[in-house]
Amino acid sequence: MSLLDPSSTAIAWPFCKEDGFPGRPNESSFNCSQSTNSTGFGSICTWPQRSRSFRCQDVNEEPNRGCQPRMRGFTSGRNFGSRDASENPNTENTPREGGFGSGRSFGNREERTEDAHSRSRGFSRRGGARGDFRGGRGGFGPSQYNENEQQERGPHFGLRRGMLGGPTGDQEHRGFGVRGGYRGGNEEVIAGSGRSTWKSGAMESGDNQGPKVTYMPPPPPDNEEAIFAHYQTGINFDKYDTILVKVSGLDPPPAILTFEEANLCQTLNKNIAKAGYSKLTPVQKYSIPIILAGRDLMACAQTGSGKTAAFLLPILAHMMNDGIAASHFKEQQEPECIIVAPTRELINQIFLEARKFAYGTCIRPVVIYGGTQTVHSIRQIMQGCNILCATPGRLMDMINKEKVGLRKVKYLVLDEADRMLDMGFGPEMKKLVSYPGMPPKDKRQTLMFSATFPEGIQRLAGEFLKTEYLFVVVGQVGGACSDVQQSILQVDQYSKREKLIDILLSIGKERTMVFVETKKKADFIATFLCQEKIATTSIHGDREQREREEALRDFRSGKCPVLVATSVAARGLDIENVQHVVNFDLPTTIDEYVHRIGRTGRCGNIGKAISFFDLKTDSHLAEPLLKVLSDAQQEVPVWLEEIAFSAPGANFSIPRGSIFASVDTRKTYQGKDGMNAGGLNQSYATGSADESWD
Ligand SMILES: Nc1ncnc2c1ncn2[C@@H]1O[C@H](COP(=O)(O)OP(=O)(O)OP(=O)(O)O)[C@@H](O)[C@H]1O
Repeated sequence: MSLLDPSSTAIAWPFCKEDGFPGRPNESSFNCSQSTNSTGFGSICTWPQRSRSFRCQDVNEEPNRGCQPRMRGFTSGRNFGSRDASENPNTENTPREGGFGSGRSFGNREERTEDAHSRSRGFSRRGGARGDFRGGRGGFGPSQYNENEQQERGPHFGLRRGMLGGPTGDQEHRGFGVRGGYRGGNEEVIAGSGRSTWKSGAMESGDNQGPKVTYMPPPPPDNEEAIFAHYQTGINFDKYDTILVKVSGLDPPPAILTFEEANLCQTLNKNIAKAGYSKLTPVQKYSIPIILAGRDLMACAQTGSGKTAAFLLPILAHMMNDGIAASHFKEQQEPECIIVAPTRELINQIFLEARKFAYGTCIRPVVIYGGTQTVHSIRQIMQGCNILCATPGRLMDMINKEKVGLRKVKYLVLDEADRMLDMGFGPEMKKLVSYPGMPPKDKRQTLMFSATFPEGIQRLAGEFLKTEYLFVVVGQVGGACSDVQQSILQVDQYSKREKLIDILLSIGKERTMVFVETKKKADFIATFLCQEKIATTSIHGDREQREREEALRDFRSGKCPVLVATSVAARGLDIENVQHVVNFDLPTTIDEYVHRIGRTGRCGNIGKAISFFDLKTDSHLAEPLLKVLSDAQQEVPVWLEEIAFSAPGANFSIPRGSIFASVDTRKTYQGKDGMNAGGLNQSYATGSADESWD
């Protein structure tokens, strides 16, 4: 549901307090429902009836600071919150960044980012942990609601929970604490690590206490036109040819230059043509033959450069060559390929790509992900499954329920592999590969793709891959796409909203993603923009899955040209015509920055990314930002250089613009870059090296 949808009746104002609290908004001072109607934007901001549910303690345990500005904020349009608060140093942290202050200010690590949430979940106890996690923030008890109650409450219930309930704490909505505990993060449900059995889906499925998830995603359109709908490659698509590619590992097969060289079957070739692909991207040129040769692969290529097809096409080709049998209805399915990705939207996108390329074959891809009815996932699987696209929690749930057997897995793909192997999902992935029935690594092909691959994660990844795996680097590990014009603006937290409005007004109706740090802030900023008459929707982990999907639809269709998002939307999402990314808050890591700005400038198209750099909170990013900017040949502000160079321990030993500052971390290859002894390393440039990114 978009925030501007007239059918939307309740919007979250999670920042006010219960009855009697001095900061509680009164309904006369908060009546944006009327004001928005009068502006023709529908009833977007109706104050919820149960105002006693608002508790600002949940936000930061600093009620006075938490509530004051919020109230002001919602009555004063653009100025809400910020002006008044800025004059009062004591309220510094609260209202400014959208009225609730940043996670930094609150000092609550779990609150700080959704990413952090998911990590916490990853290591937390199952069941209790989910509730506890949320409860830790809001002090919630177990759910009061069952599925029926949930349904009775109708669609707005979900919205209220997503938008108002959840972590902000609603005593009356305590049940959300439990659900939110597993749904509130930016990613899929993950079970606590350290348990020998998988029960991650129990809560989702309603096997245990807690409300069931009832959402059944609508089936995607299945007419040929919809299946093959695609956007045009951009003017810089041919520039891909100039990017240096490096392959390390023993005996890599030579790259291919055209689709024809891949010798794919006719149906696949037809599908490739219908998808509008006429030329390979560099990651495809190198990865396709490697996968076709049966090798394990870790591939790192910049955002939007076609990594999905780079693994899907050769896997499908293998399956076709092997004469794969059509998969029929069975209680337990044994897919030949499992693809995992960290977010629901991303895995759904991968599934749609798989469906496109498998069109007209007997290969049946299936997608399952959290936030949807478990029975729906089971039904999808039972109808037949060759390629299972899944988020980790739902996957493990299905395995645990014996709906998915692993015996026949030949291909295991970790998309956004660095994310899949970090603290959040790493333990789950380890369990997946050691789960009874899963073929050991020498009996399956394991493929990992991402735009970023921190060295520590590379080492971990080695445990999942055969020792002689190949490592393909297109451009630089973790490099930003040079088709994104990056600007860094020094903006303090008090001026961010005003700056954002200026930018959005100057942008007009061009599609823009605005990234913020927390789920609450996403709601707040989205609402703020709606009040400013900018058609906006939001996506984050506290929204119902239905709402998340609707938000994406509204954004894709242009109904809401602005999407406010947390890091849940940072990775992988491929949305046509996203011309701008605004980092309202910079992420904590440079890798996240690279993924976020990669939502624009995809597939040879150009895009712009503007990031607000707050001297107080973002200085630690100065040095890595400087490197990312200069490597992508972007203008570096002098002030940023100064901060970067003055940072304690600043290290600029790596020359700016150097290629392959970080590559294959395997000891065997360290220090031997450029050597080609025994075929250990090969450096390739698909165009002249002089034209490279360097
Ligand atoms: N060879 C090609 N020709 C034309 N379009 C392509 C080609 N390869 C991929 N694309 C399109 O480019 C877009 C980006 O591809 P994809 O989503 O696979 O990028 P990615 O490298 O996985 O990005 P990210 O790192 O953000 O996940 C998609 O719309 C895809 O259909």
